[in-house]
Amino acid sequence: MKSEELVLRQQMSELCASLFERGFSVGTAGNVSARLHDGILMTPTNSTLGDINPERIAKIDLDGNHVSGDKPTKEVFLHQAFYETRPEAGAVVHLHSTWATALSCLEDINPDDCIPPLTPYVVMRVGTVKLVPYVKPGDPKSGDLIRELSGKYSAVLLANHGPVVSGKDLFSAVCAAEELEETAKLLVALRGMPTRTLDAEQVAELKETFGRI
Ligand SMILES: O=C(O)[C@@H](O)C(=O)COP(=O)(O)O
Ligand SMILES: [Zn+2]
Repeated sequence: MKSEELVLRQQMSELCASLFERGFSVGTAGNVSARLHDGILMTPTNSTLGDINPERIAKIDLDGNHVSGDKPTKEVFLHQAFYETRPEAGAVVHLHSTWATALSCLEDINPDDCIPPLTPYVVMRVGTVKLVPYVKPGDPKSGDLIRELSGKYSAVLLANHGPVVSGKDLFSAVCAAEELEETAKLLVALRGMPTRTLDAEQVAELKETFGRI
């Protein structure tokens, strides 16, 4: 096995454990993937992010065949669709983190902008977040729904399910998933209070300074 893959397997195990230990994932909820030059590493289905054995992480090849490790997450289609539509994406993180999942269940959420620009950092790290209609976990239709977005969003909320966040690499995707969760918490805390968001000019300035998410 090439050292690129060994390093990524170890990093995935450590970052998943960190997410679990800090309560971003409980039980066997959530899944994480990272792109290699010859395929994609994915956390195994029904595994706890708190205890991912680097050697048992699933690998699929560029054609989507399972080539090593345990059986991949049932959300393989969801992850693949992010990589297909976002060539810059090096990793994808799906969580059931409490506050983002709470937002995903609200009836009056704006489906085109689930996480308004409350702070600069959420604009810089997450960008605009789209609501993706509900399908059952593991449904291949989740891949179709992501492909329909044509790579426009680095992060989405799966309705009544939870967030999915991509990043240029694994560390960035994990940080963005954490930022989304913390902003979702702020949004719920501020519900019902008159709230000032960043205006269009301020958001444009951030995008110009820090680039496309
Ligand atoms: O919600 C689900 O069932 C999945 O989206 C999930 O989070 C865990 O599934 P596996 O990765 O297949 O364990
Ligand atoms: Zn899930």
